[in-house]
Amino acid sequence: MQSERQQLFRSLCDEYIEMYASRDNRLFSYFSDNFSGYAGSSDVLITDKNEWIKIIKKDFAQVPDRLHLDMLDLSLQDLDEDVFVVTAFFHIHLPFADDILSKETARLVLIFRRENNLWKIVHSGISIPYDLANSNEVYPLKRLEERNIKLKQLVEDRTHELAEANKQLEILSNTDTLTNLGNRRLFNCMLTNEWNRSHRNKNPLSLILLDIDYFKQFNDHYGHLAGDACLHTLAHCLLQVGRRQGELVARYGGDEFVILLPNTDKTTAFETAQKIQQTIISLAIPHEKSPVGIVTTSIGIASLLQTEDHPPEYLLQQADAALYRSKIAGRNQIAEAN
Ligand SMILES: Nc1nc2c(ncn2[C@@H]2O[C@H](COP(=O)(O)OP(=O)(O)OP(=O)(O)O)[C@@H](O)[C@H]2O)c(=O)[nH]1
Repeated sequence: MQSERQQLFRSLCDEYIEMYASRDNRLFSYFSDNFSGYAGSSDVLITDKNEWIKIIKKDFAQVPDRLHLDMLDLSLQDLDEDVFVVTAFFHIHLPFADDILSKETARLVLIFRRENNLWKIVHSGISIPYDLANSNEVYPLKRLEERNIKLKQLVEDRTHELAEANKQLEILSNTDTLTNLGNRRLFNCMLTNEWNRSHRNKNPLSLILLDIDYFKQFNDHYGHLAGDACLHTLAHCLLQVGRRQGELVARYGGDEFVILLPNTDKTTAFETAQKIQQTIISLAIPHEKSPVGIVTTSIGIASLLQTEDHPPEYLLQQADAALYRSKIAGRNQIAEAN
């Protein structure tokens, strides 16, 4: 429990702080005739009470409205019968928006001495982490303004950088690194979107699923680097032939590719598949281990009329089943879903 004396110190300190915060001229009466003090973060010791009062008046004129002092910590040292010291740590909230000073910790040291039965302040040292002396300001408002602008700019720059980085990350997470096509993640997402759209608009939606024939043997015979180059060439070819406005070409995984064809019926999807197949054949990429001597592909096609009530995955299952049938039918074939 606090002693009466401690309570007295505390209330003196509270009074002082309240007068300072409310910009109350009665504050001046607190200072001893033998006062000395440091203003702001200035290292010039003021030893003249009247000079000190002028500084406080300047402070009050600069910020006439009430401040809010948010006390973080306060210590009272009872040094002698007639002397005590207060050390207070606080944030100063100016009566206008300020991102800096309100977050910096100020430290105030006050030495009270009893003179003729009245407690007077004989020393004050407030430390705000700014050099105030140059601009002759008690609060570095100009610098605060400049720093606020710089900080805001910095925040804007960082936000922009972050948005860019997120965009890049989004692109990366949707891209197949070998072929630069969209990956399975992007395809799955687009399939749902396009399925919903075609459902709303009552448009057909088609899907071409394509798999390289005897690709294992290709890798085994020519090596994996040649296999990579082949995947790359086919990806490029699919982009050229298979993509019109709104269509998506993606690498579904391994040696499988998908082409999503919004607003496209079965017949048009089949024609596109034929064009793709022919273009790949015309590339004539040598494949000694294939019965036809060049790289060929097997293709499965599925189309949904939006009068049918199936989930998006159904389209993929149907195309996969068709692809399987084109494989067992001898490869280098196009099969449509039943
Ligand atoms: N070079 C290379 N090969 C890959 C890559 N991803 C998957 N593969 C290979 O693709 C081959 C696919 O083989 P399978 O699924 O057996 O198919 P396939 O040999 O084409 O046989 P069919 O499809 O039945 O004609 C495997 O040997 C995988 O190692 C890749 O990124 N680069």
